[in-house]
Amino acid sequence: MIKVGIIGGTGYTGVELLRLLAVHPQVELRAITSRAEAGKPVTDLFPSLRGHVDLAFTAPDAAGLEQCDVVFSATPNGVAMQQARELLAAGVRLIDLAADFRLKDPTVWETWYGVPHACPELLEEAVYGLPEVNRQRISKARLVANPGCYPTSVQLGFLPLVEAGVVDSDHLIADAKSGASGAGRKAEVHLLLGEAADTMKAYAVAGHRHWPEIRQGLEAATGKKVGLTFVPHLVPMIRGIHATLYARLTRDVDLQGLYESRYHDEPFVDVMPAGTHPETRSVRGANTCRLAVHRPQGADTVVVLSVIDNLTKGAAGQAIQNMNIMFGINEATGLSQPGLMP
Ligand SMILES: NC(=O)C1=CN([C@@H]2O[C@H](COP(=O)(O)OP(=O)(O)OC[C@H]3O[C@@H](n4cnc5c(N)ncnc54)[C@H](OP(=O)(O)O)[C@@H]3O)[C@@H](O)[C@H]2O)C=CC1
Ligand SMILES: CC(=O)N[C@@H](CCC(=O)OP(=O)(O)O)C(=O)O
Repeated sequence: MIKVGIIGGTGYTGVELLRLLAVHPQVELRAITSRAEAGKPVTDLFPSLRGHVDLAFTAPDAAGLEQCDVVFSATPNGVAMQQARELLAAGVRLIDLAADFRLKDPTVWETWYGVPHACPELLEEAVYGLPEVNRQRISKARLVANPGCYPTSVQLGFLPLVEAGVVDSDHLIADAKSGASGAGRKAEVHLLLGEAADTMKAYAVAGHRHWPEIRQGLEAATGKKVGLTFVPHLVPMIRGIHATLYARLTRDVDLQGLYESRYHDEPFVDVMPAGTHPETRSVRGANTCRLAVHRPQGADTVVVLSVIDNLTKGAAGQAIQNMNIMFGINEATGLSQPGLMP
């Protein structure tokens, strides 16, 4: 059994990790931390886990995390980098759901996250945890940087096009919509029912911190600079991301064949039939990215539709997929749930 600890067990990605890990056949949950709820049974906060999780929250420094085989850090940006050295030195493997180890350049990190990086020497070693790109490196990693939610949906959507070099990669456009759980469980005015329901708006148009992360991934795939316009929106739903991606074709290509062959062996990327329209509820609670590719009016613009659940393939599910790869077990173990419709 893999001994697992979770730092940040009261947040939305924390409870999603618990939902999935509680029924994972090869996992023993050892510790779940919270500073605010230390001492309280997990099921007091999350009755959905009654009968599945028999632990109480523990303060992070009393949780015995160094006894675990792997720790998931489901904490705000900037927390995991304070603890990474110590955990790795104790022989624990670390999967960070935040952004601390995603960007390779510490100056880019500081520009977008506003604080100097606490352990830049680990950035080189950290493996970006997008299995569809880095599976081999993840299998040997001590430290995995789990991708952001928008970057997962946008990169999986664009990768077949930029890898094949069939689009103008100077002018990629990603128009993405997220449900409110993408912002986490903390109390914020713009997430109140009266502010976020029955309305929709774009935000961070001038620059969102996922922009450098997406560019870094696409540039690694193409080996050259990529031009990207990325516009996120908050929409009145709880879970889900819908990314609509646009690129100009530079060559005629069988788009459906390209996507089907790129993702043929991928357990968690589903290429839908040509001309279809995936919807977020089809992946709700599932570790799946569902894609469809279009070429409207047969013109030279390709439109890719990419949907994920931000908490599952966009965070906790993908983190567990990474854990499965790191520990050499079937990658799909514990992750076979279909989406929850309606
Ligand atoms: N929500 C989403 O869809 C996605 C989130 N992410 C990333 O995953 C991480 C977690 O997100 P999410 O679950 O939404 O966040 P939440 O705000 O919902 O939860 C954060 C958790 O971290 C704990 N925490 C906060 N500060 C500290 C600290 N200094 N030390 C230890 N624990 C701390 C909190 O509990 P307590 O204060 O009691 O300790 C809480 O359990 C974030 O970095 C987020 O950016 C990534 C992809 C998608
Ligand atoms: C709707 C909403 O607010 N979404 C969040 C996504 C945050 C996230 O999950 O990303 P990181 O892991 O990189 O912090 C946002 O735009 O900030």
